[in-house]
Amino acid sequence: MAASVKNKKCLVIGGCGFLGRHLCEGLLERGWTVNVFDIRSTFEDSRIKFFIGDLCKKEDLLPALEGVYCVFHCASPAPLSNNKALFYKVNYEGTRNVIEACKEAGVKRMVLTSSASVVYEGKGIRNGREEELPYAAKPLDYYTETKILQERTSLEANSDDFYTVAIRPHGIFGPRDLQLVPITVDMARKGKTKFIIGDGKNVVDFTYVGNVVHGHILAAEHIGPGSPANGKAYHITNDEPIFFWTFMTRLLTGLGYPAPRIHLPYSLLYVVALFLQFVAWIVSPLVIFTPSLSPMKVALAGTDHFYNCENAKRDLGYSPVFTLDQALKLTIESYPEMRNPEEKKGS
Ligand SMILES: NC(=O)C1=CN([C@@H]2O[C@H](COP(=O)(O)OP(=O)(O)OC[C@H]3O[C@@H](n4cnc5c(N)ncnc54)[C@H](O)[C@@H]3O)[C@@H](O)[C@H]2O)C=CC1
Ligand SMILES: CC(C)CCC[C@@H](C)[C@H]1CC[C@H]2C3=C(CC[C@]12C)[C@@]1(C)CCC(=O)[C@@H](C)[C@@H]1CC3
Repeated sequence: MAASVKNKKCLVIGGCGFLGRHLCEGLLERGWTVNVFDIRSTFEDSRIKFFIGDLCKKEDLLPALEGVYCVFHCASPAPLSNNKALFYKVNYEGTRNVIEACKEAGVKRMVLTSSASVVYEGKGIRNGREEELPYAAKPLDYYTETKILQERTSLEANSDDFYTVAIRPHGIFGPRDLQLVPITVDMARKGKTKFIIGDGKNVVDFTYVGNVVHGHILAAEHIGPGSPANGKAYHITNDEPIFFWTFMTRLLTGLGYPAPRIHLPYSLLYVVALFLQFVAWIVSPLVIFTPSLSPMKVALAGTDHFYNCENAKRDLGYSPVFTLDQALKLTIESYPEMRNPEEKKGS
């Protein structure tokens, strides 16, 4: 049964990010008192108390944790940045620090934003259930490797004195997204979205940010004494698996760019991505460069990866609030600056 949280205070670690800011807005709407902890400042809101600091430093965290009922930990370095040292420092060591600081401050609940990628290693996943999918034995990138460590550490910390739960979203998109839409538009403006990787029939989940927020808040309201959610991980999706390239086509054409149409062999692209990764590793002592074509991106664009969220429906009372049609419309409308400038000239 969901606990009453009217006027309960929470701390959103990573609250100045894409998901974090939407989470703050959702929590405020639900009557929570919201503190934000982040290493940077990206917005102002008179209803929120902001604490600027590094989650790797306990002395920075402790003042932000005073009187907090629940921590939402959704901080991470940018998933596609490929900075191994930073990923380990923030996602693994930093999360251990968050847990220690929570316990020292007497905080009783933590909702971790994990990732569906923790079980993904480039092989197809179709309607994957949490209890059937082990952590990836060979993660495709450092981000995934450290998200596994982060989730495992967080769930192992669960106890009757400190309830934890992990939310595994997949492919979050929506207004103010910093990755999916901007990267896709950047590729389109460089003429790199003519191509379809593979046969174009791989089925995936994309999750609207409003649904991810809803899942997080339900998780916070449900963990506690005797809850089946304590110490568990939950897939939170839009519950509408879609062909990856249909989603990309709808996003691109919705923003005035042409649809991808030339098929390229998946295995060829994957080998090219592996070669580029090897070259980047060889030259890394001299120069750091991150190839735009990575094995992870190629695998995500060319294989099935969609997940079952029945457990979240059963234990958290989750169901998507926004459909994919509504989500794509809201997202496309929120990015006038991302529209194809050539489209206006042609109209
Ligand atoms: N964007 C996506 O498609 C998905 C994201 N996720 C997870 O959702 C969470 C949020 O992701 P986004 O909002 O997309 O990322 P984001 O980069 O927009 O937000 C992350 C926030 O964490 C903060 N942060 C990073 N290092 C910090 C540190 N040392 N101390 C304090 N704050 C720090 C950043 O300043 C940023 O504001 C992450 O944990 C990510 O792994 C999971 C699945 C999909
Ligand atoms: C036309 C182009 C091939 C489009 C490229 C789109 C990509 C930039 C995105 C498609 C799937 C996205 C994705 C993530 C980042 C952006 C994409 C690769 C994540 C890796 C972000 C972090 C996570 O936790 C994963 C679950 C996401 C998986 C999907």
